[in-house]
Parts: sequence; C-alpha cells; structure tokens
Amino acid sequence: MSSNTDFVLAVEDLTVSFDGFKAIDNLNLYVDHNELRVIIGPNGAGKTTLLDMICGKTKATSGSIKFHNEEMTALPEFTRVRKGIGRKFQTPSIYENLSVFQNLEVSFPKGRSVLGAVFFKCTAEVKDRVQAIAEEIGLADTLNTEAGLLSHGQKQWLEVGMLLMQDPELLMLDEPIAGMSVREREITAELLKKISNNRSVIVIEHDMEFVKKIAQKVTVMHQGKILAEGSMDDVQNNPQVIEVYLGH
Ligand SMILES: Nc1ncnc2c1ncn2[C@@H]1O[C@H](COP(=O)(O)OP(=O)(O)OP(=O)(O)O)[C@@H](O)[C@H]1O
Repeated sequence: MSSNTDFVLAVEDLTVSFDGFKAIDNLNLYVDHNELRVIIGPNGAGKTTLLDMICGKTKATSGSIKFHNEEMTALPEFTRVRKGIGRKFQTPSIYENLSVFQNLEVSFPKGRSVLGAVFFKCTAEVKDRVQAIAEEIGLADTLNTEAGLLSHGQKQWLEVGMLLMQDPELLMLDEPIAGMSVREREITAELLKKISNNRSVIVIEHDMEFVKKIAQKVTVMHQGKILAEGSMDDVQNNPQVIEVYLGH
C-alpha cells in the first residue's frame, strides 16, 4: 500500500528484529487527525516496541513511519518531539521538588532544560499557557503545590500536562491508568477524550473496562502484527481476538 497524505501517522511495512526475532513484523497502522486509538493485545505482542519505534527510541530494521507525510525513521528522538510526537512513559518523569507551575513552565519548548528554567523569564505567554494546561489537566488549584506531594493520579496528569505544553499533534501513552483509583481512572478517561478533540492520541491499555470507556477504534496486536482493527464491538466479537487475548 502506498502512503496516504491524509493521515497524521502512517506506519507501513514496519519491522524490527532483535537477534532474528521480529518484535514488529511488517506492520501497517494509520492514525487520523483527532483520533483516539487504543492498542490492545497480549503480553509481548509488540505494543510498547511499536510506540518506541514511533517516538524514535527504537530504530526500525525496515519499513516506514510517516508523520504528516514526512519520513521519521532516520530522525533522532528529540527531532521527532520537536515535530510534534509526544510520548508518556509508564514511570513518571516529573520534577518532584518543583511546583506544578514550574513543572509545566520548564516543559514549555523555549525553557525546556531545568537549569535554563532557573533563569527563565516567565513571560505572559508562558503563564497563560501554564494556566490553560493546568485547567485542562484539572490541576489549576494546585499550581503552587510541590509536585512530590501530589497523588499518584495527579502526578500522571501533570506529566500529560508537561507533554501538552509542547503542543504535540500526536500523543502516545503506555498504560496511563496503571495504579490509579477508580475515580482517577474516570477522570483520566475524560481527560483523554478531551485532549483528543484537537490532537491524535494513541493509548496502550490492558484494562478492558477502561478501553470500553474511551475507545473509538481499537487495534489488536499479536506477535508483532495487527490481528484485528475496528470498533470495540467488532474486536470483542472477533473469534481470533477472543482466542489470543480476550478469552484469557
Ligand atoms: N530491546 C529488545 N531486545 C530484545 N527483545 C526485545 C527488546 N524490546 C522488546 N523485545 C521483545 O519484543 C517482544 C515485544 O515486547 P513489547 O514490550 O513491545 O510487548 P508489549 O505488547 O508491549 O507487552 P506488554 O503488554 O507486556 O507490555 C517481547 O518478546 C520482548 O521481549
């Protein structure tokens, strides 16, 4: 299949092998503008590896990753970030000793380094941006709180906010609700729906209750390939999906 310029992300014939083992095997994936895509599949299916390859952490053995029709495979991770690919890892990387405000402030593209932030002049533009993002992630009332004092869920939302400060067009999250309470999961579902109103979001998730809450289109991976793709109903009723994943 040839690349399609209408997609935010077009992954084609993507393969990575580790000592001959193909963790991603000739995979094609297309993500639309403002789409919230959920990727599910058994352990070892290659979900995390796929996100690692899109963000540039893992190099492809072969194949293509196009972001806005621009080939990404040869670009380093930081260049992909600059171009608008944001990735949230499972372990939070917030600065515990800085306030919520400061964490967001240092994530603004111009003042990204922590050292730089000490001397960083807080312009009105940055302040407005911090305020808007803090409201979006539900932390507007905790701007002066030290990040280390936040609840687990709040820390995760702060990290999402730090990524949003860079205004990514594609945001990828790996198991965003791990360790969260029921209430925090509900808030996270709403947050993900909200942020996908004006950007594309890819979420890897194992918790099917959560997937049902947020899913538009679901991609099921198995052995480095796509096993099925479609609505929640489609994939839930797919016998192959039940066999390799949902039936367990
Ligand atoms: N750097 C690497 N070197 C060798 N093998 C790797 C490497 N990274 C991943 N793998 C292997 O590739 C396969 C896919 O792993 P991956 O973590 O992407 O799966 P996953 O679908 O995210 O699983 P989980 O749901 O458990 O997180 C696994 O068999 C894993 O051991």
